[in-house]
Amino acid sequence: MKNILAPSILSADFKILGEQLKLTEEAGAEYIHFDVMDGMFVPSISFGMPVLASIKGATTQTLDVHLMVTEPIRYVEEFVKAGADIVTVHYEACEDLQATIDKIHAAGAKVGISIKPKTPVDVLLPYLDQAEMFLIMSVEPGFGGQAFIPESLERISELRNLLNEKGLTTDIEVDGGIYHKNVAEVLAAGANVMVSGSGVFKGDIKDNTAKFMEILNGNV
Ligand SMILES: O=C(CO)[C@@H](O)[C@H](O)COP(=O)(O)O
Ligand SMILES: [Fe+2]
Repeated sequence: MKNILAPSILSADFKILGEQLKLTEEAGAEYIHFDVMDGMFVPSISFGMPVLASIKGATTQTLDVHLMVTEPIRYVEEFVKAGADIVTVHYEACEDLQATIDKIHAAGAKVGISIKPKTPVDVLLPYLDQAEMFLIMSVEPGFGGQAFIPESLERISELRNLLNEKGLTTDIEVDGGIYHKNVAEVLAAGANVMVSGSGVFKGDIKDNTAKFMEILNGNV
């Protein structure tokens, strides 16, 4: 499993988004995390397919699309067409998660399955061998800049153990409140894909990204 940084553009400056993506790419961030909020599954509304399609042309980074959307099955094909490489849906948002997983795979993208902080990890048991990534939310979804919920560390370890028991090396992504100061413990708990919005885009983007990469590459 590779350790990967996924900067969340929710905290980026949209008038110079292309330049900011380049800075993260040059400093080693392999993914771009794209938070879609529908105003129903979460209180906020963010951005959708046209913005994704425009980002697709601006970077070669993997587009990691986090759908905080009720019944995301309705939009899977459109997001893949707009450039999504990974489509992550919420367990809590899908009436038929199996059909949603199948639709993402049929559209040609990788599947991510996410759970909110209060959802028990074992709801994922029936799906362990069906996703390329699991996303443990370490804040309540809906906004950037929130504080990391410490209990998330145990949840990450629990999921990593469940995957290990099945001989699976699936990616575990963690999202919310990740900064230089706590990323090492998130890594040690068993996650390997780190989302960070404020930790990357607030301040010097290139330095912030480079410092994350040093920690993720084990050089600190
Ligand atoms: O999905 C979400 C929030 O719902 C995230 O991707 C945030 O955008 C992460 O932001 P920071 O906590 O790193 O500022
Ligand atoms: Fe996210």
